[in-house]
Amino acid sequence: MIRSCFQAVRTFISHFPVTLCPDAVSHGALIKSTRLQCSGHRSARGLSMSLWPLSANPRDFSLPNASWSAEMQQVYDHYNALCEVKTKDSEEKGPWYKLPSYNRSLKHAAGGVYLSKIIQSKSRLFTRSNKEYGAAFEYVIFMNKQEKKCVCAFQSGHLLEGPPGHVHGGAIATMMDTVTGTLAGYLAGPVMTANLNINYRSPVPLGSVVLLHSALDRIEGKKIFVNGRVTSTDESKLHTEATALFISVNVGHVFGI
Ligand SMILES: CCCCCCCC(=O)SCCNC(=O)CCNC(=O)[C@H](O)C(C)(C)COP(=O)(O)OP(=O)(O)OC[C@H]1O[C@@H](n2cnc3c(N)ncnc32)[C@H](O)[C@@H]1OP(=O)(O)O
Repeated sequence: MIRSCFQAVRTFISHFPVTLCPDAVSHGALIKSTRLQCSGHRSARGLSMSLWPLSANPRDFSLPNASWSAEMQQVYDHYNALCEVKTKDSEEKGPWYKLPSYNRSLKHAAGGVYLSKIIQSKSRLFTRSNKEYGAAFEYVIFMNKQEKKCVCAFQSGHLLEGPPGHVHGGAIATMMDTVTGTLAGYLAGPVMTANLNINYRSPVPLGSVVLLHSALDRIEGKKIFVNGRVTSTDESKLHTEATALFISVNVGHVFGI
């Protein structure tokens, strides 16, 4: 029991924190690539590199690729510039931090009790489960810890169609859950979504680039209240509004142990 708990925690720390608690990322290559991308290099919070059990070079899905439109690249460049270290005399860092994004989450989740080992080994983070560039969820999240908010540039791929020529509402909800949940997890550690309330105001054209904005409303004990909005990149058009409640959980709850 103790050993399986340890294994579960180790796997959780190694994979989930990338989105839920990026401060905890300790992988050397990740830190290195993060430094290259953005000045917001985070401390390892006491975790050692040996905790990383998988590939030495996991793919960061949130880096620019050939499928990105000029608009997507522009938004990325804008926020990435706000991350850069202003190196003159001081090592002043920008307020924004680009989160890396990987496609593995948990290998030893409670669902594994019911699922075959093949399914366990093939499990992937939903939003990063399609490796084809540009086919589904292309996105990058920038976090502003000082202001307790984040922004996500999201380019929808052809697999996300709902109404003809527009993005499926479930795909928008998925992104909303991801972005608001990432913020809640970044600020409060491991969390799960208890409630996600969405108002769809105007359809999102398939293939377009939109921004998802999320900000902390308040924290009450275990409860983290977060809001979210989807807008056009110039923020002139509102597509979606949301509120979300996340509950802080201990690692054992996530694993069902
Ligand atoms: C990759 C990065 C993306 C991250 C985002 C993606 C996250 C997800 O999608 S998670 C998957 C979807 N969510 C789930 O499966 C969660 C299923 N639900 C659960 O596991 C539990 O109900 C859980 C963890 C939410 C809460 O359980 P538990 O810790 O026992 O909380 P509990 O003690 O009952 O309630 C705590 C407080 O929250 C409140 N609360 C709990 N659920 C709700 C709810 N749905 N609505 C309103 N309030 C709620 C309770 O009333 C209580 O309030 P108070 O302290 O004032 O009395």
